[in-house]
Amino acid sequence: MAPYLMRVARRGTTINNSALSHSARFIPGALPRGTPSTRADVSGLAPAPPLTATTPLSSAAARCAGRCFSSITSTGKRVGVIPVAATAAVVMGQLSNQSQSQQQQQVRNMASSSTPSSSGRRLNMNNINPHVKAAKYAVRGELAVKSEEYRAYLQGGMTDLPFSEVISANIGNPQQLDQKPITFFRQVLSLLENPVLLEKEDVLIEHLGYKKDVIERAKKLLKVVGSVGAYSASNGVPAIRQSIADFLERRDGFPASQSDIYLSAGASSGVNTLLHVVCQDSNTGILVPIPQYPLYTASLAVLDAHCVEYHLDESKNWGTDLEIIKSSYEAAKAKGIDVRAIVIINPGNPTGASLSESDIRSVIEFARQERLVILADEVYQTNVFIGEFVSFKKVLRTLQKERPNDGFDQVELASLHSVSKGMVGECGHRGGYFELVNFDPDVQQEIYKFVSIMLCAPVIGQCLVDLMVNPPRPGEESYELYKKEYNAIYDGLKERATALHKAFEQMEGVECGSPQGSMYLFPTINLPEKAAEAAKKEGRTPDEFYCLRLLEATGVCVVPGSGFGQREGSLHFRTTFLAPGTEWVGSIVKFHREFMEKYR
Ligand SMILES: Cc1ncc(COP(=O)(O)O)c(C=O)c1O
Repeated sequence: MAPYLMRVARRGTTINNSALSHSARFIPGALPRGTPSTRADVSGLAPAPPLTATTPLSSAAARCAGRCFSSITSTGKRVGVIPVAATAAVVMGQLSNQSQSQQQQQVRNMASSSTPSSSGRRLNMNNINPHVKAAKYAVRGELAVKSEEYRAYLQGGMTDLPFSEVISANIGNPQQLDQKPITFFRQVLSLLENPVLLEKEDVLIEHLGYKKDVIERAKKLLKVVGSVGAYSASNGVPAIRQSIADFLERRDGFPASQSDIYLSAGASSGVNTLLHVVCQDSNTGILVPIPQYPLYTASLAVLDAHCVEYHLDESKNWGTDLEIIKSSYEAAKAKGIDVRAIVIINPGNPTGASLSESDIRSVIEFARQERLVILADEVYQTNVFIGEFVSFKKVLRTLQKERPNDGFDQVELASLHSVSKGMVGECGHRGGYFELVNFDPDVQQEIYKFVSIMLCAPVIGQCLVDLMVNPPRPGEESYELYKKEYNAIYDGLKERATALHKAFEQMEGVECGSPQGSMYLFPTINLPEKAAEAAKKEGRTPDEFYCLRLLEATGVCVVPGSGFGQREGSLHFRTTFLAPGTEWVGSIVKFHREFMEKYR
């Protein structure tokens, strides 16, 4: 089918024809006969040997050697098997040494041939969309699956593991760990969910400690939302978009328009929307920082577009180096890739690094010269310990003002924010938004259409966005408590980051820059040669091997650096610093010492 191309005058953005037509561009084929049907096959890993219904996990774990995909109930019984193929995609994702373009080619080859299915079901691993199979998402990969099994096993009362608790340091999920929801937010949400409570204001105030401003805020939101159980406008409740625009204006000192704001189900759905529209076909390339949050590589894999990697500079505490970006860009261009956007994660995940204003200026200048759309992922904008957060919008508008005739008004910027991170930490509520700056109105119409296909972002999440951008102000009744809770969360995160960093500093072969922001540390680990050999025997990368042994020994779940991308020859892991207490940090230190001794 010939692609329908819609060239947008002046800005040079060509948008995805499938997003325009509502039809899927890609028709999946099937694997050629003899092609390994699961990533486990490719990697040479066999499925876990069958366990008996009562096999305890400790012995199972030894037998499975980290490849245990069984489901274990709260009573510690194995009840089924998570299909190897499903988890194996993740396994292989972490193991593969192929470049992304080699993998993409392999997937295209798989897609272009077809083999009839021999199974009774219409769908099997050989005929579903191969781009979905190609996507990797280590943050919720094999180690996370295994850690959940351990958790269920412990909850079932079993005591034969070397740890009594699982610490999920693999994902920035604040309330799964210790972070308490901010009272003001939850009180307002409770009234939105159950407006009948507003008929008993005296009970709310006298018995439940609700303040009057909570009640007022709930009433105000209900007035504009109607019911949180109803769909809203596709791009979000207009009054909430106005609230966000006001916040952006206060934050950046430049006007913002509610018509350029799109509420989303977390930032992830915003990224999904934007990438769908930006990616025209499989020749599209998007510059993505490495290491990165794997949402970007995974989404580009699903869209069958090129991820053009640019490395962050670890020697400069993971700084963004324009020369490196330029050389990646030129190399991709030389291969004929249509590079049309650059992703910046600021502050970074997994690195925590914030871009300085001058770095942001350089990136915008480069985007102007090369006509690149900027996708600024700013979900960690309040998680900053070193330096300060400066938004791309503010710098872009400043450049437009300083140099009005230099074409900055043609630089397209989409910036994203979310209720998931920061001191809000309400990732389960799936609230977020993106703002479009300097986009062609026709393209914006298509973006509107795209979001409308999913109807709207969760309305309760939209309300939470409103509360995040418009929290209690000084003088309002809820302000003191809000500020106290907010500061306690911020200080707690900083303290934990510092304590963890201090522990890393004591560990042999571990190097880690000072905590800068976001929710993670991303230390380098220099492992002995023998550990690398042992990893190879298991068909694993050394960082994956290390993280797996750490989980098995301590119950602490972290993510191998290979899940985020790392320079060849370097090894890392990512851990959040959200978990409370110091015991788990001590257990990492002890494990590391023993690991180094064992493989020295
Ligand atoms: C950099 C970055 N962007 C986006 C997201 C997705 O956040 P949300 O929960 O808002 O979808 C995350 C989640 O960890 C993230 O780290």
